[in-house]
Amino acid sequence: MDGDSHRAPPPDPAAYGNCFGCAPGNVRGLRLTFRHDEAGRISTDVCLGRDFESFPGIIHGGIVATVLDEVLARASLHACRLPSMTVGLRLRYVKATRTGQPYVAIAEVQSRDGDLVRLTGRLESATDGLVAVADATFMLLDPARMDAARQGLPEETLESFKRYMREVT
Ligand SMILES: CC(C)(COP(=O)(O)OP(=O)(O)OC[C@H]1O[C@@H](n2cnc3c(N)ncnc32)[C@H](O)[C@@H]1OP(=O)(O)O)[C@@H](O)C(=O)NCCC(=O)NCCSC(=O)Cc1ccccc1
Repeated sequence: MDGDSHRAPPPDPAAYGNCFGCAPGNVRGLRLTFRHDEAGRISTDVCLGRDFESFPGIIHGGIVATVLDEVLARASLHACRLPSMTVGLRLRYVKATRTGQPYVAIAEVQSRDGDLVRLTGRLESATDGLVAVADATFMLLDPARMDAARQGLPEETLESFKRYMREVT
């Protein structure tokens, strides 16, 4: 990944576990960091190199989806103060996302209906304008649902959720 300016490590890196999107210790991950504005929008700067290509010079669509999923997850957490999981994600790839170019991904909550949170996100740059837009549904994980979500998963998952909550809310 190119560009390091937005990668200040969080106070407790362990809180992010090994998350592909945001864990500072995952050297193969995106190591995204986030900021928020007064309106509750969350954004992250991203500039990806050729390891993330599909066609030469073009970022793989799955990676674009990952960047948006990650910023959407953070927007849900920031607004609702509960961890959540993606249960729906729809993308429109408007233009190719290019390697070595700086972009910003921005997400915001549109509505909440019980445990379901609807959000929108976009990826854009000063030179290319809008390159991708996302509509997403996240499900908030109360303790019971968290238990359901981690069925069959290692014990460390719950601990990781707890650390993550402490760190990012
Ligand atoms: C545990 C749960 C989320 C929910 O299971 P349960 O508790 O059994 O709940 P149930 O399925 O019963 O649904 C309840 C109600 O909700 C409804 N409904 C559901 N979906 C939709 C919809 N799309 N649209 C509309 N409605 C929907 C459903 O019909 C039902 O309605 P009903 O009550 O019948 O009227 C399970 O689906 C799961 O594990 N999914 C895998 C998730 C996963 O792996 N995600 C990827 C990893 S996370 C990630 O990467 C992001 C991240 C990054 C970084 C950091 C943090 C996060």
